[in-house]
Amino acid sequence: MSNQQSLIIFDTTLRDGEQSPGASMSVSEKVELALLLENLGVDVIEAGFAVASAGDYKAIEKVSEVIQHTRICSLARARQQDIDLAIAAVQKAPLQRIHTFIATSELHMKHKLNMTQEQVLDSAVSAVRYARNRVDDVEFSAEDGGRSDIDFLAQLIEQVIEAGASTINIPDTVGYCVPHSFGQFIRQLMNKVPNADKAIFSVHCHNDLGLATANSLSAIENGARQIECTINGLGERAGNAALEEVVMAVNTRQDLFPFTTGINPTGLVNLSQRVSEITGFAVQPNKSIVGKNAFAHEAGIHQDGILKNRATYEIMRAEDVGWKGQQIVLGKHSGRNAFISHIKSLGIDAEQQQLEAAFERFKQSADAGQPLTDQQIIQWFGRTEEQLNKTLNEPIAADISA
Ligand SMILES: CC(=O)SCCNC(=O)CCNC(=O)[C@H](O)C(C)(C)COP(=O)(O)OP(=O)(O)OC[C@H]1O[C@@H](n2cnc3c(N)ncnc32)[C@H](O)[C@@H]1OP(=O)(O)O
Ligand SMILES: CC(C)C(=O)C(=O)O
Repeated sequence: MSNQQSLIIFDTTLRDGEQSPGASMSVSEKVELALLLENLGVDVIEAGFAVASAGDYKAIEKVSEVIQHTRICSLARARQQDIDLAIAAVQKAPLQRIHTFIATSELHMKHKLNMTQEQVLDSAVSAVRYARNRVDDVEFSAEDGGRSDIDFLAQLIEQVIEAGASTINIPDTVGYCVPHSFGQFIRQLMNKVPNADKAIFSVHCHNDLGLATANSLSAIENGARQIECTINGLGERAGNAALEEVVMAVNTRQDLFPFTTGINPTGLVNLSQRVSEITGFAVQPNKSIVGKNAFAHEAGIHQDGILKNRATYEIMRAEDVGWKGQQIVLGKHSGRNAFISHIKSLGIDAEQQQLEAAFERFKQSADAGQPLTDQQIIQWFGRTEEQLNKTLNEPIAADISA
């Protein structure tokens, strides 16, 4: 766990993801997703918050029975009753973690918890010690950490590490932080905690300003070695850092983030689609990595570049994240090269003049907003589907995977 060259991917789709209004999952759905997450290679699955409901408890228990190689975690407030339930729920998991938390910002301590700094510090330390006396792996989160006083936070963290926490998570609970200063905050905090080297520092970023992934990456640059995230960025309010974004940013920019993760990215699209089907939360077409347009090209200049060399407009390979291949979609922005290449891919060998005429006709239809099918196009050339022996797409989209 303490290999500084690897990043720990902590998935909380089943806990924070489920806190998204309307995203509740049944026990069997959680088990199915947990199996997919294990297969994907995440290091920790936060399966739920045991005290939340009988159903959540049952789901954590069931996930703990089924998952053999991934650490299973339950959230717990800094209260013995929560921790006892969390421990009972993960009891059957071969690898267990208890994740206890309490808020550390002035705002939350004063107006939500009605507690002083001293009381919060005592609760945090007692909770960690209580949990650590019962399980080997305890994570502590300082809720609203990103808006907490850094000196108080450092003092508290020093003591919770002393009490046995081996992971210290600093959440940007309300998505208020911005990348540069959040990264600096993590670095300064680690420098202020004398026993920081005894724990893995982690972040859990929310997306209220659309910065959850950027903040997570900035934290990695500044010492964080665990990232808490969810599939599709599902989560409370605007969601959490999206697992697929964090992992692919690290994989794609190894020059900046020279770390490994255990994730097999070819499982990302399938998992994203299952999460979407189960929760009913559609994935927006332009969502990075897993949106249906993430590897689709309609613009002629881009299509021309892609056909000549994929690297011109693609920083990752669609196949590497689980798509069949990238798509050239023919539409009003397409150019001759993509159109003609598509005609040729259908098996049509025509004179240049005929191709030009077909291109003009295609462009007019596309401009008029009349979607064309391959069937129509092959008719222009006097061919039938049977003659070409091809399965034709509708609307026109060419899968040009290698
Ligand atoms: C930032 C996060 O995502 S934190 C996780 C948030 N997730 C959830 O809240 C989902 C699950 N929650 C629930 O099912 C319920 O809120 C429960 C079971 C946890 C608690 O339910 P209730 O006992 O009815 O309390 P309620 O939710 O109304 O209030 C929360 C209580 O916990 C206290 N509390 C909040 N956080 C903590 C903490 N980390 N440690 C100790 N106490 C805490 C609050 O001060 C409040 O105490 P009070 O009742 O003495 O005023
Ligand atoms: C409990 C913590 C990790 C959390 O979900 C948050 O602060 O957003």
